[in-house]
Amino acid sequence: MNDITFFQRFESDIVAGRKTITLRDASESHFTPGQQLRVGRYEDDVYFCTIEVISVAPVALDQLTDEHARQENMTLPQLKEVIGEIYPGLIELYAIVFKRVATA
Ligand SMILES: CC(=O)Nc1cc[nH]c(=O)n1
Repeated sequence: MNDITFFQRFESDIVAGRKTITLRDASESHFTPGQQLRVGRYEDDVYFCTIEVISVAPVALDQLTDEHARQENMTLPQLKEVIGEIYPGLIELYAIVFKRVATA
């Protein structure tokens, strides 16, 4: 059983350590620093790595910075477009910073 899922298109960046943050809605804001999460692909729930949560903090869409984008391995305009597609109309997000600790 996985604890969190990511779209398959993010898998290679997460495994390579290029993506070290995820922006989620309130339903996934309950993770706590130090927690280790089994990560699966959203499309088929296949496990592909384990991450450790470093921090969880609220962030508004208009507070996103180039640093958030760098941690997502995107530009800031790309990041805002992606978040708008995943969470249309959502303003209040949660930034979950993580490190990969194991791969499948
Ligand atoms: C499945 C899913 O919601 N995936 C997300 C959502 C936001 N950010 C992200 O990296 N992955």
